[in-house]
Amino acid sequence: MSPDTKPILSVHKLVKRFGGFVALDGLSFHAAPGEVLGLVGPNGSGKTTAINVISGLYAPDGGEVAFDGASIGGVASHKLVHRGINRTFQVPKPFMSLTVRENVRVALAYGHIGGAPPALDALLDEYRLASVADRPAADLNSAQQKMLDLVRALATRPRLLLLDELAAGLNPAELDWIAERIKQLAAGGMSIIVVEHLMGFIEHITDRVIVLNAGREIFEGKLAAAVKEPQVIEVFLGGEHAA
Ligand SMILES: Nc1ncnc2c1ncn2[C@@H]1O[C@H](COP(=O)(O)OP(=O)(O)OP(=O)(O)O)[C@@H](O)[C@H]1O
Repeated sequence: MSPDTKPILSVHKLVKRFGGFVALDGLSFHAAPGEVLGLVGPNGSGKTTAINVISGLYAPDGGEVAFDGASIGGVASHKLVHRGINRTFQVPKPFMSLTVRENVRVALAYGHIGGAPPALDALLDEYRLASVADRPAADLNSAQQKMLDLVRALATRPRLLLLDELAAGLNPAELDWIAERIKQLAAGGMSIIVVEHLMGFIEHITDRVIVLNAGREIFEGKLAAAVKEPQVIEVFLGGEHAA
């Protein structure tokens, strides 16, 4: 982020507990408009929990989340959608009995207040769902369900988009294609946070990564630099590769 770019999202000393277990233990980071930021780390390091707190699914137990200069910690998801934050899920949850088109129509009606809504057919076309537009969501394969989940989020016109393992299960050609789409969205000014295990994909699309371990950031910077950090190697690759 250049010094004159104000972050659209600031996370400061965020804490989330589940009973006695501390899933986020003072996590801090920021994201700028137009930036693709990767959240990476081993299983259970708190990546999805961070997305769940930022998107309003969980209230934080401590710390601050600020979006566009306003504190949003504990604000419900549906209100955050209106303010311009939306997300996808590891396991998409469309309205299964509604058609693809109907699912997107609901999201269009529900979206961020302000700005012209995107054209439904153009969105379906762009994300390769036009041929299944009138089929129930339940009929879609897993890659198509992921695209519907993404389109549903995009239909609400987010300024901050949180992608939770969108790439998992996509084939190499689909990965290249969706990587280009994500980069184009960011080039249009959207801030995008990507949780992903596929490091090639992360390297290709992100400007920066935050590496998490046990609910804390242990590295912030380029992925190429992260993979040379002994602490990152230790936690991320299981220790046996550490110098
Ligand atoms: N609702 C919940 N109730 C209890 N524990 C939870 C809950 N959600 C997450 N956790 C725990 O918090 C920790 C962090 O989970 P989280 O899903 O955020 O990790 P992650 O980094 O996204 O992992 P993965 O890469 O496997 O998706 C894990 O130990 C998980 O079991």
